[in-house]
Formats: sequence, C-alpha cells, structure tokens
Amino acid sequence: MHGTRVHDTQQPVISVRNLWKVFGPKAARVPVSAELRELSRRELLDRTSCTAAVRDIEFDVAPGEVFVVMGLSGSGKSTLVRCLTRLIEPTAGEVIFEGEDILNADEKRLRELRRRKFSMVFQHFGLLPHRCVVDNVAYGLEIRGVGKAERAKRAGEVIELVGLGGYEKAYPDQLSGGMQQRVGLARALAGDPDVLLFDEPFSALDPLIRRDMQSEICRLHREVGKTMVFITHDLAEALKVGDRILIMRDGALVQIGTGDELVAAPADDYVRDFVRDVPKSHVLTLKWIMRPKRDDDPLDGPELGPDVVVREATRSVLAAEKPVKVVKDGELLGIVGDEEILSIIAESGS
Ligand SMILES: Nc1ncnc2c1ncn2[C@@H]1O[C@H](COP(=O)(O)OP(=O)(O)OP(=O)(O)O)[C@@H](O)[C@H]1O
Repeated sequence: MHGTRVHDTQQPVISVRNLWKVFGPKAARVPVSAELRELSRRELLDRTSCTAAVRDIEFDVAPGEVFVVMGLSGSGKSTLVRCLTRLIEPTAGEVIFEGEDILNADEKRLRELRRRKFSMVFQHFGLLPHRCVVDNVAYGLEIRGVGKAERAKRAGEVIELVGLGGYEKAYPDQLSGGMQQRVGLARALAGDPDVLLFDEPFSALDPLIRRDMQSEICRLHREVGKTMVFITHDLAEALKVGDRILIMRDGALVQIGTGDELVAAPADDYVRDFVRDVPKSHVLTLKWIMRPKRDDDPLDGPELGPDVVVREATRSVLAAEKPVKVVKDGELLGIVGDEEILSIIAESGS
C-alpha cells in the first residue's frame, strides 16, 4: 500500500522496546543474563531447556500504517504479535500502546483494551457456527453491552463494507473460505478498534481467493485507514499489503524496511534469500537505480520523481530521446537512461 509512509514526527500507536518471550523453566533469567542472551537458539535449549521465541525486539508502528511481520515458520511471528496484546505474556520489555505500557495493565484494563482497542483476525476464522453472519459480526458488540438495534445497524454497515451484503442471515458453513474470512474481517471492524492484528489470515485460502483478499485489505485500508499489524510468511503478500516489513529469524529482528529497501539493500543472506525471486522492476523505484549526473548529460530530457516504480517508468524512459532527470522539489537527484532501466529489467526477468 504505497503512498502511506511513516512520518517521523507522528507519535507511534505501538512502540515495542527490548521485548523478549522465553518459553521454558525459569524463563525470566534469560533476558537479564549477559551470557544467556547471546546464546544461539540451540545452545540456549541445550543449556537451559528454554526457547527464546522473541529476542530483544524493537519497533514502532505509526498511525495508519500497515506493518508486516515476516519470517520462516518458527521464527517467532505469532508469539511476537500475541505479546502485543498479552495473549502471550512477554518475559521482559515494554509494549507501549498509545502512550501506555500495557505490560503494567491489570486484568480489567487488559480486557478493556482487547475489547475496544485491538481486534484480531485469525487464519482459521474462528466464527461461531450456530450464529448467522450478522450475529457473528455483532458478537463483540453484544459482549460490550451495545443495544440490539445499534448492533444490527453497525453490523449491517461493516457487512456492506467487506462486500457481504445479502448474506446477513447465512451460516458460516454455507459460505466459502474467502467469504468466511470476510466475516472475520467484518467482526474485527465492527467494534471500530484502533489496531487490527492479522495472523496469517489468508494462508488457508486458495491462491486466487487469497489474491482477492489481499486487494480487499488494501481497499479497506484506503477506506478506513486503520493501523494494521499483519503476519505472513509470504513475501509477495508482504509487499502487496505492507508499508513496512519486519523480518524475523530465530526470534530476532533481522531488518525493518519498506519493500523497496529490503529488495535494494537486504541486510544479510537470509533477507537476500527472501527477496531473490521478486521482480526488481516491480518493486524498486527510480531513486535506487539512478546514476549521478555526468558533465556530458543533456539536461533537457523529461523529469520523473524518485518514487516512481521502475516498471511504471520504463516506457517513458525508453521512449525519451534524452535521459530522464530524477527530480524532487526542483532538485536534480540523478539521471536514469536506457542503460539503467534495461539492466534492472534484465535482472527481473520481466
Ligand atoms: N507454548 C510454547 N512453548 C514452548 N515453545 C513455544 C511455545 N509457543 C511457541 N514456541 C516456540 O517458539 C518459536 C516461535 O514460534 P511461533 O509460533 O511464534 O513462530 P511463527 O514464526 O509464528 O511460526 P509459524 O509460521 O509456523 O506459526 C518456535 O520455536 C516454537 O516452537
């Protein structure tokens, strides 16, 4: 969802600092021991019978951002996201939500936060089988004590929003997987939470339906602008829905960046492996491929911005008789000619 960028001046919705989740006996000693903290996953398990599922993670999520957490199976994605609402109790660290450290919240406050501020969408929908669509969607509102007429009105609105108008009285087993997940989405949106958390929501769906649902998330995000934290192990999905992507390995943070940053400048071989098959021309923007101006460059060619995706610029660069100037706020940042474009296209295999 390009275009929504993080602004440094905005107060983050979620700030995570030095977060650890260790499973196993006497887990709390691990984050505070200079020696144990440094052990590899295997060494830690052998020495202490503990698994550090989340190791010293830090990040901020900006208002309205779609923040993706990605990594191979077992890298700690689900544990990390569950720690954000204390569905899993963190071992150490801070989770600041709208200025409040929720690790200090008591049970009552935590229940309130989960009911009003966060909503989670799971891979296996978690719908109530004996309730029709509208009653599933309204369930959270019912628990909050919202009156019947208001529940029905709000449920009707979000059912329309996710494209399920007409199915209000259907039961979950009468719906396809994609439609059931739309019900899951409507249910999550019904309570108007500040943050939506998605745990691999589309992994159980057929590839075509999955693609539709990814587009649906982009559309919903444009329409409602909610802050979202989205777990996936699929890079194409991460690139499609995410403003920024956090890559995890063995519980630790490897890199955080926008899709083009990860593809252009992977932090290590693990990230490089993830992004290897991404068609570069679809992700990289002109700022990554431009070269410095040379003295003999004609400067009366067309202008394009640094954030134009290479694929979108290809036609105009190749059609232009002069090299294209990459310009932002009137400043010449660099030059892109046929050579720069063609080398990226060749690498992309597209
Ligand atoms: N309750 C638990 N007790 C002990 N170890 C656990 C527990 N839950 C998770 N782990 C371990 O923590 C690590 C991270 O698991 P987690 O499920 O967070 O990874 P993931 O990246 O979400 O994987 P997947 O994509 O397969 O769901 C794994 O090694 C897992 O075995």
